[in-house]
Amino acid sequence: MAEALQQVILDTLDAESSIKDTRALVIPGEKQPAISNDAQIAILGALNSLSSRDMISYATHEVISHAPTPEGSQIVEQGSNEARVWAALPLKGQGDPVTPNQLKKVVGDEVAKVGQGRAFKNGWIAKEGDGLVKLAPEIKDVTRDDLLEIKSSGTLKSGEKTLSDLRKRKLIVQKKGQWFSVTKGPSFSTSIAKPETDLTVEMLASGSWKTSTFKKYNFEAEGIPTNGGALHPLLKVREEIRNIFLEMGFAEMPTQSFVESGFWCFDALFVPQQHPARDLQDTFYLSDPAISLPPKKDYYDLVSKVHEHGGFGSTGYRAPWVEEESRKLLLRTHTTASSAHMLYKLAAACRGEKAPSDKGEYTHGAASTTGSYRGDPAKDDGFRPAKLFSIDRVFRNETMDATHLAEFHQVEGVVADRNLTLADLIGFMRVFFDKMGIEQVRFKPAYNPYTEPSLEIFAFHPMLNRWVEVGNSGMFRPEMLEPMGFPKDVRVHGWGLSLERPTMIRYGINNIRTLVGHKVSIEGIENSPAVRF
Ligand SMILES: N[C@@H](Cc1ccccc1)C(=O)O
Repeated sequence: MAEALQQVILDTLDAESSIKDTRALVIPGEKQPAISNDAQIAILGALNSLSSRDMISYATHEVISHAPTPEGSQIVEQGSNEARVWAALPLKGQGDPVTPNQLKKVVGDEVAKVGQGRAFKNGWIAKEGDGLVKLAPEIKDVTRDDLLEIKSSGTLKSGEKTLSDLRKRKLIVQKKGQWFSVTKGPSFSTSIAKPETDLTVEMLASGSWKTSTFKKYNFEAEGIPTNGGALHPLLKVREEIRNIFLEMGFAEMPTQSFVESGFWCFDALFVPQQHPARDLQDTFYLSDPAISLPPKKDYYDLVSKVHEHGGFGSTGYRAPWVEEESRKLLLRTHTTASSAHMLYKLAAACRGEKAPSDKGEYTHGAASTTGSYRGDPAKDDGFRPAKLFSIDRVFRNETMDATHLAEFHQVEGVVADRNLTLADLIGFMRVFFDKMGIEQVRFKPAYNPYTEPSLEIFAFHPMLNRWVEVGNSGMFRPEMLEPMGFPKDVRVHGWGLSLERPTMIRYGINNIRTLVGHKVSIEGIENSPAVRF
């Protein structure tokens, strides 16, 4: 077929010296000229093959053509709705009128509904008693005739108005099409000699290579795409942020426990037991098992006491403490739950327990939990400064929309040292965000139950030309740190941001579902460029 088509093109060129419009060609095996898009695509294949051998050259022309929709095609086959209604009725005076219900049974609900209106309007049918009869003994089904003409020619001679009418009725669609004009090329001939693809020993020996034609190299051909794994954009951005933390001397905290207790997610952080964040509407609670093992008693007692009655210079919340609330298992709502675990470990030596060794404690990097004390050894209270970070998943019972999911990733940095100030926190964040390529940041006072003071972080978004919130931060409260055993002069500050927000900004994505979930395009993931901050 492909060769027969090439032959038709060559023969036509030979007879007429050029082909002005390939839509006039008749493809072998067809009766009609090659008007349809599919036919022109087949012709294009033949033209490419011939032009690669310089036998012809061609130019491409674009046209807008029309084709029936599935509904339109049905009308081509069965007639328009109004014609089908008309056909189902007896001629006035020649039989019993058909009731609307009978009509529905014959032609179907949809056809009866749509067709009646038009048939009335055309004056084809009329009411008689409770039923319907046809007035006209003959009709001309214009819609069907028009669709037939469009199907075979791609357009209508009667013009644009009817075309746009049919488009509005969703009976036809517009399609972009192509056709071609063809002229002879430098190697034109009416016989298709199959070009040689290889130079063989035999050709050299017989000398036939001198007269053979060889297939040209196709330098435009693309190689076969290679299959391979690809990192998700979130993982690429995570790696970049991880590198920023590591080069700033932070160690990565282990964060594999998605399930936490109310105690570690909230109580240890001095989040009141009545806080709305702990509500069912905001937090996913586990049903099986629903209750965690108890935390260490001495620490638990200190935490419950500071909540209910105060201590460490605080008046506490003065609200009843409910152990059950503390023991509930839940999906962690923030990675600060992991930070609380790590800070409690960091304070071990201050409590007179054995300090954890750096070995195996961190996923990446090392923190100075076990370094020696640089001051007067007699005053060593066991505290060692630490810079810690984590990037992992958290869960919130959110209504999902274009920018919110029930699970996302948090990036969190925590710094513990003696006598840190708010200026140190701001300084750290400025360096951190600067390394992420966010040069302009602003801070706004905010409220967190576990930090005082707290700051929201805003970054200037040059594309959106406005300030957007990028994170939250603060200095952890003594009500949280002192029950853990930290000396009074130790300050711990932290900041958190989502991983999704910078990733979406970086990749110019404005719907989170493009990035996460079942609507993600694998191809989009594979083709997403690398990120360098
Ligand atoms: N946990 C906070 C972020 C944060 C971390 C550390 C200190 C202060 C705030 C959040 O979920 O938004």
